[in-house]
Amino acid sequence: MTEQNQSRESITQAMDPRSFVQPEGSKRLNLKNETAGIEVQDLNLWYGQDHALKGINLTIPARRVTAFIGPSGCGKSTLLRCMNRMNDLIDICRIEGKVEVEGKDIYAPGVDVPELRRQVGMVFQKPNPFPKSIYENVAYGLRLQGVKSRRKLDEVVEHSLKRAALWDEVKGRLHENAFGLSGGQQQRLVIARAIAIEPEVLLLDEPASALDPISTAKIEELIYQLKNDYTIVIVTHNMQQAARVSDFTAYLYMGELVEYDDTVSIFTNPKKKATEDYITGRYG
Ligand SMILES: Nc1ncnc2c1ncn2[C@@H]1O[C@H](COP(=O)(O)OP(=O)(O)OP(=O)(O)O)[C@@H](O)[C@H]1O
Repeated sequence: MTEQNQSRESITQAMDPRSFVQPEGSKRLNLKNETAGIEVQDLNLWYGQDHALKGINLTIPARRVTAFIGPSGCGKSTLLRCMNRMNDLIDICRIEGKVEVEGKDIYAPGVDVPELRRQVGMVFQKPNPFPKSIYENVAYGLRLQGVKSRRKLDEVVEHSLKRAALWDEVKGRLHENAFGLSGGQQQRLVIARAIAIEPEVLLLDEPASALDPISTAKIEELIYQLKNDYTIVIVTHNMQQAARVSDFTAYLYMGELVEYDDTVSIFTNPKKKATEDYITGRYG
């Protein structure tokens, strides 16, 4: 074996997707037994002439973690943004098809979009706290809803920071500016802010890709803790992460949904060769 082949062999071994799935994640779930949280039907999306999502159909189970994986530009973030109508903000974007959240068509006329975004919270790659104190970041949504009771605000701020596994690190500095927190703490603060207004769904668009390994591990642990209470959809480039945190995985390629199944099946026994090539690093 040449040196080059040897190193290729060891890369393939290192990328063996079966090694990605952790024992606690290896309980196989069946999509057919799940309650639907989000239903996507015949979804097509165009940016101008560019057909970015092509006939997508999938059911995202409630109170599970679903990961979207696939090469850059395949439409993962676009599909995620369809679930709380963030694409409405893009002028050249046109959508056909149906997306239902908890049984309600979110593109039907008359839908209250701010209320939809309360119900379907979103966390981005780069933490985006407001230039306010830690406390006010978390209380923000409640204040918008008109909550004035200090006791209620205190209660929700503490509860949300605890749920986001940040309370112990910030309880002594709640009134300091959120920008003084580390990137990983800021990302957990943003998650606490989303949780404070009691969403049903959390959309996470590469939430850990700008973070160091320790902060990443904390976010992954947090996702694991939150999944009993929220329907979580995560876009990630990191396949080990998808395998570690998700119950179901969708592989997208060039705007199409290639394969969607429970995460153990996708990483250990994908049905399509294209999926296998991607997860084993042979794609491209
Ligand atoms: N605001 C936009 N205007 C025009 N085209 C866009 C816009 N956002 C995305 N696109 C295009 O739509 C396609 C899908 O992009 P999208 O960002 O959803 O892919 P992705 O899989 O999330 O990529 P990445 O992993 O690189 O973030 C790409 O061709 C991209 O260039």
